[in-house]
Amino acid sequence: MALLIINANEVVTLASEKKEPRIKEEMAEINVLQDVAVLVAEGEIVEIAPLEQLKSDYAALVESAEVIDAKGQIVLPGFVDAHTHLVHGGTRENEFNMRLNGATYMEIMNAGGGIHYTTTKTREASFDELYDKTYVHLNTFLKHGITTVEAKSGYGLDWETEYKQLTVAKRLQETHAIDVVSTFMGAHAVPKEYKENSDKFVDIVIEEMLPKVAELGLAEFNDVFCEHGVFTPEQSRRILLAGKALGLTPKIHADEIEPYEGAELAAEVGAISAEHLLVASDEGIRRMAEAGTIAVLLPGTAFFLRAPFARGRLMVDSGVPVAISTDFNPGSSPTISLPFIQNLACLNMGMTMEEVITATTINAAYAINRGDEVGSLEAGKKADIVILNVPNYKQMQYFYGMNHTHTVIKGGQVVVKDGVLV
Ligand SMILES: N=CN[C@@H](CCC(=O)O)C(=O)O
Ligand SMILES: [Fe+3]
Ligand SMILES: [Zn+2]
Repeated sequence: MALLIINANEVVTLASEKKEPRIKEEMAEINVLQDVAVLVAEGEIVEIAPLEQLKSDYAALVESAEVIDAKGQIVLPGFVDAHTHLVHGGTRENEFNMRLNGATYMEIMNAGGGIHYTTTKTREASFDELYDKTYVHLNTFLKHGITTVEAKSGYGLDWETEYKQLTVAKRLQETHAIDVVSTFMGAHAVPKEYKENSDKFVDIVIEEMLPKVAELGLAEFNDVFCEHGVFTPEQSRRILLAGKALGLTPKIHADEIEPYEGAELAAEVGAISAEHLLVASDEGIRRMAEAGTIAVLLPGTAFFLRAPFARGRLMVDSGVPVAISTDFNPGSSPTISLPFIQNLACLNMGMTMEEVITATTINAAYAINRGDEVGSLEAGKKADIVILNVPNYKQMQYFYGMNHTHTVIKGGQVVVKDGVLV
């Protein structure tokens, strides 16, 4: 079935000659069109052009198309969330209250809570329990205009549970409208069993888990939490290079809580992205720009942990391609509201409205190797489209803390209408 979106106030296409992540002033070039319609067929974007032109160039298709009237609204590419810890058991509201009473995130984790608590809950949950819970979360992502989501494992820290998380994500990729892109993160924490011998656990990740992930095709990326008291840069390097040799593209949780030369390591190992970067060094930022490493910034985490925000402005100005994501997880960022995360990026990382749109569409798509398929509205790309109930893109940020999503089209199918799942 063909679709025809007419009467939109603005169509923000993000189209460009450049088939790479956008940097510097390119990040502000979002390409806002007026007086155009969007024609979709067979799951793809056919053309974006004035309605009269579409009528003459594609008469039969336009004739047969279901018409979506976007009067007073704006049209954008479906948003891409490039960093989530999607599949997990339990919730951690008690730890949030502990933090409000003065405990820090790392204190809670070192005392056996934090990631360890979620690991216990994830180990205890059955495949079906995790699947059902995550399915509901994916519905919420869709209702916030997100059409592609990355999902990290890392709450198993043993093969059985990592496998369970990855296969839940795989099954959801098959059954849920959203596209789910998997990252293996066996090295998310040193499990309690290996507290005194983290190198042994690193060996297990490298020798036992990574080869199985690669062999079974359970993930495209391999991530590690490089942080003081978690995995050292040396351990992280070993894990990332071992994955790379097996065809898993490196990603890294870098410089989140204390500086640890994580950004530098990302550039060195040819990671597709370094994520968090709250306290990344000037030198690390310079090397990421040189290597073309994408910065996946997660302002919700800084907000929720009451930590300093990543230096997004400096990164953009330095030529680092910047993406922005939710980091949805039960500990440091329990939100699915990418719209609110966009607001935070504008208000606390010095990024402009236009840069933030680029960071949550095309650059986020590139951060998970989907830049050729989604992230912009261009003929031949997948018809992942969101229609927002605002008359211009600036109001997305101005009316903050709100979800403006009205219609979501995923692969040419309307999946959300009037804010409600169809
Ligand atoms: N920093 C490590 N991992 C997550 C938090 C995980 C958790 O607290 O459960 C993050 O990206 O912030
Ligand atoms: Fe899917
Ligand atoms: Zn994370």
